[in-house]
Amino acid sequence: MDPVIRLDKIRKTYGAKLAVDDLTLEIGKGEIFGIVGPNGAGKTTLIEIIEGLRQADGGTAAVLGMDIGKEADRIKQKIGVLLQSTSIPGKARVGELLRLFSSFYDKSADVQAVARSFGLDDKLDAMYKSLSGGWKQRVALALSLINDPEIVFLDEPSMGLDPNARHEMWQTILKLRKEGRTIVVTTHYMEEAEALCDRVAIISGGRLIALDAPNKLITMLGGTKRLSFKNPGKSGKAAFESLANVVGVEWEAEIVRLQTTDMDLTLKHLFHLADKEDWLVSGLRLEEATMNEVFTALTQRHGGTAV
Ligand SMILES: Nc1ncnc2c1ncn2[C@@H]1O[C@H](COP(=O)(O)OP(=O)(O)OP(=O)(O)O)[C@@H](O)[C@H]1O
Repeated sequence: MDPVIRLDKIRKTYGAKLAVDDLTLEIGKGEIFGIVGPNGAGKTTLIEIIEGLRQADGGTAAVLGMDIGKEADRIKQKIGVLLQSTSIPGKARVGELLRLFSSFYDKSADVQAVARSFGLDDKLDAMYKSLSGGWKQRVALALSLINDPEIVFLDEPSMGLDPNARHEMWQTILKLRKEGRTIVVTTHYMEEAEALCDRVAIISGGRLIALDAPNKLITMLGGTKRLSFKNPGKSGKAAFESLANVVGVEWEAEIVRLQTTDMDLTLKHLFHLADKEDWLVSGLRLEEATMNEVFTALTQRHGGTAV
């Protein structure tokens, strides 16, 4: 990994409240890196320390090799930050906003090209506050890219978006990675973290409690894969209980649900049983564990609340 962000024992207190507790991690170039955690876990504080918007009380951090304490202005030229829609002047027109934001930077992307890539050509004369939530978020994202940043920070990018707009946002974020940028994203949507992120840091009470690829976190938690199928009415409950790797059987007249620690092996043995006892596996549904379960299990274990 070629780290573009290095945090070493970052600490932040607000009065008696410890918001970020000696947090150490590295984020690699070209990663989509997720930061998740319950409300009040310290995500925004952490991300704003990296962006140079808040000062840490302890520890060191470097962004693109520059020290956040000493070179905050140089860092700001190289990063993009998604602003909350309330921080964008509502009466400004979209074209004006793009030009204004581009004037803040030494190096700026081509304003027309950015507008075009976000489908904003027809909206340049529209007042920001007149746009729908989805379009406002597109404008905010376009503004965060106006300096052609190497790292983009997206704090809850799909909050309040409908499912279509959210998927569109995901496509855009994936495109940013293809362009070679590093993306740091916070989210309360675990399916978003699972679908998008190369690695996810789970933070609770200001501490890093897990850090890995979503599928590795899911595997690490283990044991929660389920499959269900129509009750064939032939093999008895005991036959299912003795299938390879089955750790639980829910038995109903209509449906059988099996919990397994190894889906592939259990499926193989299930089909073998069906063949032997001459019935067909029908209505088969497989349920893998998800990031939601990982989040709930880990944050509850660490005394956080699930969101
Ligand atoms: N400016 C501030 N002054 C005092 N306390 C603060 C301040 N900003 C944050 N906090 C506190 O620090 C803790 C971490 O807050 P932070 O906003 O970083 O968490 P978060 O993980 O981003 O939460 P959320 O998911 O709710 O946005 C919380 O207990 C919060 O109340």
